[in-house]
Amino acid sequence: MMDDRGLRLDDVEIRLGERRLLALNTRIAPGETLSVMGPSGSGKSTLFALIAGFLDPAFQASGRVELDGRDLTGLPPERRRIGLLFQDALLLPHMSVGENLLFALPSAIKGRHARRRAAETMLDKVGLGDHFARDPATLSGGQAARVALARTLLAEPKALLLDEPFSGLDAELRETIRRLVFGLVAERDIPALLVTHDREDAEAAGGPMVELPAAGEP
Ligand SMILES: Nc1ncnc2c1ncn2[C@@H]1O[C@H](COP(=O)(O)OP(=O)(O)OP(=O)(O)O)[C@@H](O)[C@H]1O
Repeated sequence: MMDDRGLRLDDVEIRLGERRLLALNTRIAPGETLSVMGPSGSGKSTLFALIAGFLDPAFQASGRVELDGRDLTGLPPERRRIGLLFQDALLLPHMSVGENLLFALPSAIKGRHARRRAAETMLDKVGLGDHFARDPATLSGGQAARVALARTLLAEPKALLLDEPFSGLDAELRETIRRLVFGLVAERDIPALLVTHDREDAEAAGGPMVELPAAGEP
């Protein structure tokens, strides 16, 4: 039997009153990144919200979103096992880097030492092995992006949604962080969806690409 792993968007359509915002029918295989490109207002963030489970009730959605064969419709965001990464690292400022990670660690991992080890191992993976005690306010943009990635992956998501996660970074750093993110998507063998304005980001993702029409176009 063909395995049903991956993220499936089955005749997904999002409308805003009379206007059809977007329609998608696709499957993202494990380890693959689908890039969704489109101008501002074309519905990228809305698609993201639909998949993650926080679509604004102003929109009407139809179709089916499935992750590893599980229908996500009706599941609250915290039960969808979807990891999110944004342009802003959104680290909690009153905690150390390590505490930010511990906060995201599943409660199934028990014991202070085991939890600390899990967080340190993940920090190591993103190249920040010795930064557990750092104050997030002192991190560079690239370091903050690495911590955000570590925090997202610690929750062991079964799919990743990437909302312009590279756009605040300068060219060289952008390249490094892209390589890190797409490398880990492949290593974890989970599907990812990247929404971006940037063709180079989409090309770096190495997967299929979808372009959304500008808002108001048919
Ligand atoms: N809560 C809302 N109620 C009504 N319309 C909305 C709401 N949120 C967004 N919209 C409209 O829906 C459309 C899609 O918005 P969305 O934010 O998904 O676009 P986007 O492609 O992510 O844009 P950007 O790249 O600027 O973030 C836009 O025309 C926007 O004005």
